[in-house]
Amino acid sequence: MTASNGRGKEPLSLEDVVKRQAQQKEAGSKPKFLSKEERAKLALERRAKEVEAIHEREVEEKQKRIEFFEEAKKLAQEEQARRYASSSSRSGGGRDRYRDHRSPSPPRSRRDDYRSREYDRNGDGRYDRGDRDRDRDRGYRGYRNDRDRDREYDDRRREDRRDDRRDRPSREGEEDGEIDTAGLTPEEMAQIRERYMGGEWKKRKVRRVNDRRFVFDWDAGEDTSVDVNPLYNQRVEYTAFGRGHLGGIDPEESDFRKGGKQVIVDNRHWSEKRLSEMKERDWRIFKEDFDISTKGGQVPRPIRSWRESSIPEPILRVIEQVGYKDPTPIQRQTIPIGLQNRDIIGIAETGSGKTASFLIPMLSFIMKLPKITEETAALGPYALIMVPTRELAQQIEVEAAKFAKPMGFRCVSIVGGHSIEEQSISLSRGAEIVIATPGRLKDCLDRHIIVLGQCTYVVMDEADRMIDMGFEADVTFILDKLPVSNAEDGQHADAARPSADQGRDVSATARAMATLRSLGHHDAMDVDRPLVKDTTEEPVVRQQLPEAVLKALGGVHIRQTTMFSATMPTAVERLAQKYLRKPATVVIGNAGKAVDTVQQIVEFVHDENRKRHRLFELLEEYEPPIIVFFNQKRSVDQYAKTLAKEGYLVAALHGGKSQDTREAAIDKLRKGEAQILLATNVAGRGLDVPNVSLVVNFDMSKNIEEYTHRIGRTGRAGKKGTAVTFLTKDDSEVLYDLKNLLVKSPVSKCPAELANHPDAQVKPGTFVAKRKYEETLFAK
Ligand SMILES: Nc1ncnc2c1ncn2[C@@H]1O[C@H](COP(=O)(O)OP(=O)(O)OP(=O)(O)O)[C@@H](O)[C@H]1O
Repeated sequence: MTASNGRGKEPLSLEDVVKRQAQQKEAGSKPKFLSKEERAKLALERRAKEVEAIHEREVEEKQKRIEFFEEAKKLAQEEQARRYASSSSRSGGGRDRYRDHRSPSPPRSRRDDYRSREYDRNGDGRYDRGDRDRDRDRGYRGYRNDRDRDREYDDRRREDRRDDRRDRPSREGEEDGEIDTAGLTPEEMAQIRERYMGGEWKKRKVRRVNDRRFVFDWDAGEDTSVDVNPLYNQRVEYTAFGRGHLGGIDPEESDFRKGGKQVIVDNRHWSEKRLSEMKERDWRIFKEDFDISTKGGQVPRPIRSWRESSIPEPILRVIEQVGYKDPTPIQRQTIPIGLQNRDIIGIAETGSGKTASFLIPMLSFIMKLPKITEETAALGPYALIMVPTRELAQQIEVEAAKFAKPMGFRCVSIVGGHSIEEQSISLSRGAEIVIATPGRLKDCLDRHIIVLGQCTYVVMDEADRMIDMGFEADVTFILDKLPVSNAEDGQHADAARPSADQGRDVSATARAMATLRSLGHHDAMDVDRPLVKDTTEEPVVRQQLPEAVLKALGGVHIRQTTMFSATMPTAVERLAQKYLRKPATVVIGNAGKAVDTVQQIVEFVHDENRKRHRLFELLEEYEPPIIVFFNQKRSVDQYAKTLAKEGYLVAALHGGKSQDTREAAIDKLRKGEAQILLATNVAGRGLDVPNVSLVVNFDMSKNIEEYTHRIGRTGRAGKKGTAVTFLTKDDSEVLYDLKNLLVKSPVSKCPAELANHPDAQVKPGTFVAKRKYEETLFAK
């Protein structure tokens, strides 16, 4: 207890202390939100500290380096001194002696001294024979002694040199214990070696009989064919024998012209050529440039520009009005196929303009049919677009109306959540195009609010979702209600089908029958023949296509079905085939690939609190609009409240909300009245809100297809976007596919934690055989 100024501070009661601690703890646990400026300031301060630390580290390292070199220098000097001292003590002044020996004169001069001394000893300057013999003996001995000395001198010199070499740091390539080359260069040594020991033999390369490598050694001089074989004497530039006048070479396609001369090759890029100048090669390059691949045979050429296509003029005018300058890759290839009234499977990344890909050929098809009048309105629409969600249906209605309205066509959407009566009234006014969710459409068909008596054109947007098990039964039911099937023999078997509703007092069917009768199809509902089997075991009852429509279609009595999606799992594609007839499949890029304009970030966040904290950080970092996906409706509601409390403008969207609230939520986001949309998978597919900067997967989706669609709500129509996904231990099922998606994305990084995660190594459900050494063997 302390009282600093004598006045004695009142000590806190235990309750106060506990209360204060609780308050501090609560304040600490609450995420603290910083403004952008504050965060920038903090980041700058952090960076300044980092730079300072780096600088200090550098100075310290430099100082250490200097000290190290000084010490090394000192040690080297000491070592040199020690060596010098030891060598001089060992040889007893050997170096001096060496210096004596190096003088050229000593041995000879000493010999001469000695001789002159002997000579003088005789006194008369003579040098007698006996003396000479003695001298010779002595001299010989002396000479021998001198030679010994010389040898000794050489030995010592060699030894010194060896010492020197030992002291010297060894040069590159100079090995310890190398033979003394007495100052010879390696070349000289090699010559000596060759002289006395023979040259080096190069190993001959032996070619084995079964050596598969092709030997390219070819000497032109070895070619004897010219002289020997007369055939080779008359060589021609271009030899192409076979059937046809140029052996199967199309003179138009090849640059080879009559006369056998090669003409200039046209190397211009396809964009510099006119349509009529485009050759097979140019089309190939064109398709490669737009990443277009097709299968299904007899696929028409893609379109280079709107104006060059065979799209009818009124539609071209609308395209201009809408502001689409150039077709997108999926539009380039699927529109010409659609214009040929052929079935299509179109797969292209999210936000790539698939809606217009099916709308344009559809409108061109409708244009050929008689205008829907009050009379024919009761027979239902000409075309049907099926989509998995209400919001998407409404969005497509708006998009379709943009094109259809200027052409005088009507679009009506039939979705749950709105009164059936209202929709019935809209339909009774007549609509060429109906956009519907399968559930509500089935309901309407069941209740005879709508008939599909003249509908021969069907689009399934988000096709994989449409034909997965949740929707398949409804879709099949609806397709069976059409007057045509996709069967080859449909046009015979379907002809004059009676309606199953015959005699039933139901409004739409009754109206349709009355209409058909008034149009001259008196027996349309009275024939009862074996029916075409489509997809169910039960016989399918189809009503007859009105004469005028059939005539406009040139007597073709087959359903045209097109399917579009960004994803198409193989199993679903196989299932899809039963709805289609000889479809052309168009894939842009790789099927199921996430869009390249979206940077994907994944973070392993196991703790819910940490997730929440991270979400707040991200919401501060990115500009609205932002979409946050949850797997539970409950979480959407809970976070909508939390974020609203923090002052964010939020909108919530999930299947448990009323249709009005759902529509209002999207509307708010589009208009900027909401900054953040919190949603379940309901908003995952097709939703086109411009400029979404960030998608957060607060919960990872349960399959990779949904993930691809969710993140495709950003980075649309060529714009850039970011998707952040929180991963937990519950997401092991999708880790493998997620890793592959990230690895393929040029703008995303796969974190090591995901790349090395055991669940990301093999596809779930794959049987991994144990390696031999991992097996446990039990002795009997
Ligand atoms: N040729 C074009 N030129 C410019 N913008 C286009 C073109 N075609 C479509 N768009 C625009 O691109 C956006 C995305 O188009 P759309 O909704 O059709 O994509 P999508 O491929 O159906 O996406 P998702 O797979 O998510 O459903 C829309 O805003 C649309 O208006």
